[in-house]
Amino acid sequence: MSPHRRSAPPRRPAPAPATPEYVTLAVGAPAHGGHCVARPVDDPSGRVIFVRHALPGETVRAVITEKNSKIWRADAVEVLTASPDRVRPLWQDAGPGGVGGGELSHVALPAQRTWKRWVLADCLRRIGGAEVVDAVTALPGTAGGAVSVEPMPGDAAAEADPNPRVRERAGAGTRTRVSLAVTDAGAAGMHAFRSGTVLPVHSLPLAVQAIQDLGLTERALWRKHFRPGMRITAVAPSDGDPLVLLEDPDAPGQAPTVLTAAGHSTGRRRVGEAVDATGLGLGRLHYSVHADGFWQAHREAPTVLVDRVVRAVLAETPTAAGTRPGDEPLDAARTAGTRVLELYSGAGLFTLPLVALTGQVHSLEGDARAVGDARRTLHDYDGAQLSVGRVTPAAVAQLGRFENAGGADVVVLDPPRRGAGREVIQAVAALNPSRVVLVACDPAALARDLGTFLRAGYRPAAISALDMFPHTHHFETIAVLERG
Ligand SMILES: C[S@@+](CC[C@H](N)C(=O)[O-])C[C@H]1O[C@@H](n2cnc3c(N)ncnc32)[C@H](O)[C@@H]1O
Repeated sequence: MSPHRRSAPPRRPAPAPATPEYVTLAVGAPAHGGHCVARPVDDPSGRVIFVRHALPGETVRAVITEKNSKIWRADAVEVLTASPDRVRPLWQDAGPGGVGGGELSHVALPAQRTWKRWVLADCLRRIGGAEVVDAVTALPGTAGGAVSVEPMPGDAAAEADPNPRVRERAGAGTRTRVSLAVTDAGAAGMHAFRSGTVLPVHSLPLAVQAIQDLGLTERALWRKHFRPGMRITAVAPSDGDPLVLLEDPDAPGQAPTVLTAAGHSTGRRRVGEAVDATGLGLGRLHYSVHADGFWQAHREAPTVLVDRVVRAVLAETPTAAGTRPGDEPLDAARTAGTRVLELYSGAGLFTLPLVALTGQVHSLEGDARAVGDARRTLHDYDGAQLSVGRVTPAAVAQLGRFENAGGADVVVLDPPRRGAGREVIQAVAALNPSRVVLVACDPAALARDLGTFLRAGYRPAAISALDMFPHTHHFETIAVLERG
């Protein structure tokens, strides 16, 4: 259950030793990627081993899973001294030797967020450097670049629930998109961590209930549709019934077969998504998106991100915190006329509220189908100029100019995992917008991109981080930058 549906195919790691090799490890700090830095207990100055399924401060017996000249990896298989933050994992399939996508499910949720805060601060320090740490530290409540990672609202409510069974499952049942593969034996499965091997999965606890109820992992109904190597996507839209999409590995490029929850073939290709934008004064927003196209996967993510990003773009005082109790909706009379350039705009999640409040947005997105979806959703808005194409310095320079007006006032970037990169950021800075809003799903890319913005004359004015992918090592950050 990776955060973004179109994740890269698993890399092929160096093979693990043929005979299992065990080590006893003293586990240190978390590192980016879902593991901790550990060293052999009998050789504290010895080689660093990146261990999964462990917690800082623990002593574990681990099996080596990968060895190459640079990196050794291991999975903890026995806990000799347990951390107080260790809990019973809620997803056995993602345990040692299992599938990727649930690598923190042995960690109590508050400690998962501490882990992520630590990783973010570490990335800012190691990759961004002292200049980035100083700039982030200058913001309130972020000493040493330690930005708190906030729970999503529903997960926070579940964590505070008086019922221990609800508390135990906090952060689970939140994914509206799930990507699976079919095993050689014809069952629903997922890739083993860093491997091309598909392992069967027996439950999908991170998925929303509507996807769990499909019974993809256990009902015979689905088996007759599955062929080894097929890719399965389960989608539970906020406006409508779930769908199951099957992609035949032998027919690349062919449209997937789409099935209803009852396993019947359907011609539906798109789903309806609704976003609550009442905090912005916009009521409920409605989108039409391809079922297998990119859409934010945590059930609350579209609403929370729209609220935070749109306020980040248009609030007078820079904020990455979204609508707070007592905040007025945005005043459309003031925001109208703000020129917004939006890069990596997907199916128009932010474009719709931004154009509703400003009247003019230029957007750029590489996926033609997503832009087609955005055009459908935004057909009533003349002020939205939605372009298909790669985000390049030339495209930024061209789209950043507004007819009879000048350059963009605000640029929004929501790039894929690798970040926007130096050349694109320099092209954004050359437009001289007064504000930039950067949404990042990878802390290493965020640190790199923040460094580039600093050198181009922009400083962070607000930052927030959200635990949009509980039980995995992933999280999302929103940074607001201002000129000077
Ligand atoms: C993290 S998603 C964000 C989409 C949208 N903001 C949302 O929240 O739904 C990143 C988007 O960037 C697009 N993308 C990735 N690389 C790109 C590139 N080089 N040029 C243009 N678009 C790209 C992807 O197709 C994807 O829609």
